[in-house]
Amino acid sequence: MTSAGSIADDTIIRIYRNIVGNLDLSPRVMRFTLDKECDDKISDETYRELMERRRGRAYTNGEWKNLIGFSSKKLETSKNPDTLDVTPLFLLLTKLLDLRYEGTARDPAALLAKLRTVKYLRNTVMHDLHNAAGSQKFTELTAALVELVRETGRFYALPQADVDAEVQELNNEIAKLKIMDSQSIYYWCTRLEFSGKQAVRLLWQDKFKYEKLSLNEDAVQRQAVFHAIDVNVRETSGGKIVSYTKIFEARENVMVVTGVAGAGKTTLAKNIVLQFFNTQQTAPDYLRSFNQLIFFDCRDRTTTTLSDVILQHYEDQCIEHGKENVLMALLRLDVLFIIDGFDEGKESSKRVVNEIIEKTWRPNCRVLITTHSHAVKRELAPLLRRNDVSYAYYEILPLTKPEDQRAFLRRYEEALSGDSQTGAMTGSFESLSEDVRSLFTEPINLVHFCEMHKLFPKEISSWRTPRDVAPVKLRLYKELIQTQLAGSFNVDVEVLIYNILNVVGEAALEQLREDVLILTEADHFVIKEKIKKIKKVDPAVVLSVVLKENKPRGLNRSSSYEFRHKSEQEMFAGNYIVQRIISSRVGEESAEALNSILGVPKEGMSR
Ligand SMILES: Nc1ncnc2c1ncn2[C@@H]1O[C@H](COP(=O)(O)OP(=O)(O)OP(=O)(O)O)[C@@H](O)[C@H]1O
Repeated sequence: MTSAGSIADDTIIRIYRNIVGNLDLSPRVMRFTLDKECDDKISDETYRELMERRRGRAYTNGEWKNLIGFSSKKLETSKNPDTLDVTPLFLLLTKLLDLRYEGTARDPAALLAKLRTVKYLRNTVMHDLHNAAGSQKFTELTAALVELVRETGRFYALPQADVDAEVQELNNEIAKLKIMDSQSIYYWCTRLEFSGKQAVRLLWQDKFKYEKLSLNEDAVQRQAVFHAIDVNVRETSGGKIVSYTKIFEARENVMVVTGVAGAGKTTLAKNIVLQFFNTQQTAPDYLRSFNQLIFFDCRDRTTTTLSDVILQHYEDQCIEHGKENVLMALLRLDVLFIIDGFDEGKESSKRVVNEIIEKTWRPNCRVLITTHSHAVKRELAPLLRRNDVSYAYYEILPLTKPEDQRAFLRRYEEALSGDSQTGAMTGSFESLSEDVRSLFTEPINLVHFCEMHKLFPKEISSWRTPRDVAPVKLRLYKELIQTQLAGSFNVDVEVLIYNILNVVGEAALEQLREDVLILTEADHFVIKEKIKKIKKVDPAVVLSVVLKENKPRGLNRSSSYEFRHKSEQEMFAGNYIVQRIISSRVGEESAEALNSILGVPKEGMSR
């Protein structure tokens, strides 16, 4: 009888053979072919220069990137094939064969077919553990490699003895694979391929599975409410609009996704993680080419090096093989790094991002970064430029189409009410005027709508203009502030919120009077100090609820702040005026009170 241990051992050795076969033997044989093809290569010439010489003219950088894709940087700097893996080798050989033999009597079709089989086998094995754990693919691979050597011999008319010697050497290497070398990088790759994905799934799946709404204890299944967003492809293609899944079709290894606060950057990142690790279904097509996924949240202040990130993801493997070895192995597999909230990171997380960018130069590694757009020019683009990395740039689009807003709300409604779903929330939204609906184009606002509907459904039906939204929103803000401050004080909450809203409202009114929408860092500081005086309340928490921060583009420039929407600024100001009037003495004095509240001269007031 076979023990459980030996089943695992058998699987491990099959994976090991497939890994060594595809990551070591295939590149070796392809380098043998490349060596014959590059008989005219000058030793200190790069492969790009060689191709340009054969072509008779240089490529523009755009042409080069389009032609070579992910491997473009590698092939424009490499002068020998030692560090080239199957993907860049395949690309290089196909392009070289095209350039040299197109329109000649020598037809490289048979050679190209053998190369294609080797590349296909690499991807089949490296992208799917099921194939890697089987023995069939290794048998197919060894046969394909022998055929590639023999076809190389035929195409370049090599002496039979040279070809036989090459086949013999290959067979010797294959024979060695009956025993695993536990000190080899391929062994660590094998362990990662075998159990890495499962370890990372356990780390993230439960953490990301549910999304908690901001106001109450309601939680919804993140994947059930996910709205498949569209993104605008910036710069590279002049504003084409595509589904988020197309982000991965970029020719660059690094993809940057931007969006305003609440546009859904983090939600997108977390949904990609969940889709990758979904046990119910195989990964969607756009993620099939990845074997491992690493998620790094820049707000995480405790993880300060890439080694820490690796340890967090693969604790057991790191204990067994050492962090550095696990990282080295990981970078050989087809890995997707997701870096979330770049703009919200501090120095330590920027260092981690830098390390990731430095180490992911191989074409098999890709990096997706989410950030507010203001951080791109100021910090991210310089960081990528220093590492000589180009990137594709996407921007999450607001949900302006009624059918998108409807579909978005319907998912939340279903998730929140389960079987008792009545369509009331979606219906209530649809009955609003276009003007009012136009306040809800960011996902965060649509989620606020759900919360308002849940708490104050009747008020919503009375909304006629965007201004009517304010009072209900004000109540929502009160609840939000209360939730954010929960537990941090031991006083009358009503009074506390009343005081906070008065400080915020006074500032809102002052800015409106001056016809100013943007608060400077100094204005922000003044409000902060006033809130601080109210009680032991964290003013940053309060202000993060009512204001949005615009981080500056230039270096050494301070942030500015604004209310999330002008109608909300008016709402806070209006509330302040009303509260002052209510609290002032009625009768003769009230007009004076009003003019002093509004900060205008008495003579400027008309009854
Ligand atoms: N695509 C989406 N599908 C469903 N809900 C979404 C989507 N995008 C965002 N949301 C909702 O909007 C809320 C805010 O989104 P998220 O935190 O992802 O925005 P963000 O762009 O990362 O914001 P910030 O820049 O402020 O961190 C989420 O908690 C979620 O409730």
